[in-house]
Amino acid sequence: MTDTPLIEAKGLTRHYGSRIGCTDVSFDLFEGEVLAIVGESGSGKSTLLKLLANEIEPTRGTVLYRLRDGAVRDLARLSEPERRLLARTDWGFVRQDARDGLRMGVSAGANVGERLMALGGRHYGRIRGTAADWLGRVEIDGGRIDDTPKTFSGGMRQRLQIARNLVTHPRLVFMDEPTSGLDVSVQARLLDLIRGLVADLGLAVVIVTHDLAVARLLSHRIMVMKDGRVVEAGLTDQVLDDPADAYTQLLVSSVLAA
Ligand SMILES: Nc1ncnc2c1ncn2[C@@H]1O[C@H](COP(=O)(O)OP(=O)(O)OP(=O)(O)O)[C@@H](O)[C@H]1O
Repeated sequence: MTDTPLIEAKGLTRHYGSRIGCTDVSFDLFEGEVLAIVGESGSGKSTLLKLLANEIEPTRGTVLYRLRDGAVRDLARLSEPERRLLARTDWGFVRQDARDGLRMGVSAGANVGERLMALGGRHYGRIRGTAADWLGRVEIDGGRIDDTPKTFSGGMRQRLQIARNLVTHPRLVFMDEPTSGLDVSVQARLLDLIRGLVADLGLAVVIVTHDLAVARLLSHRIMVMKDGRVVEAGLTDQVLDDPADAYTQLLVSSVLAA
């Protein structure tokens, strides 16, 4: 552990032509910390996540990232190979739609093993063994290892995405609405699994969700966004139990009333 943040976002702003994606977002994220970004549709959550994951470029502002060797780098100044290596080794990205995060036409085992091969793994037996182990960790029956995700339920697909992302032991995982669109009971099981793995592996996570219950269950800290801006940020329990901002109050009370 170190006092230097893993991520330091400063004045992050992204415009899409004349439309504002997000404006002037600054925060630190430390190793092992889970940060939830919440807010209504169109508030800029996904834009912010893509900026942090270096998938789109900021109009203004910077993201500093601390590498494993302790060096702090501006993401905008990484070379393309450095960027790719980071995405493969240090980061994971669990997408809302599993079809964007998995290869639907190849087996579950290959979906997990592929990430190891990308890191230079060549021993087929060992890769398959590790993939089988990870399928077990995300509660997918080992008998399904040769099946493609096309034959999986929504919950299984999300669990497979998680295995694919975590097999390389990233330090930071981005999650974009990982449980939305699933049945409530399936959601609860998935959240439980995510919570366990995040704690076991000491992962830092930035999770985008419109569901305050998900934020409550998983995150240490929360940022509430509205119209591209952060209107409130702090410890999750504190913000949700005693929101200071009028919009957060509305958000919290609308959930309680639902
Ligand atoms: N590729 C794009 N081109 C133009 N405008 C965009 C693009 N992506 C996002 N926006 C705009 O940026 C703003 C923020 O969108 P964003 O998708 O980040 O919000 P969100 O909070 O993630 O919404 P949702 O919960 O519906 O996914 C919106 O006004 C949206 O229309």
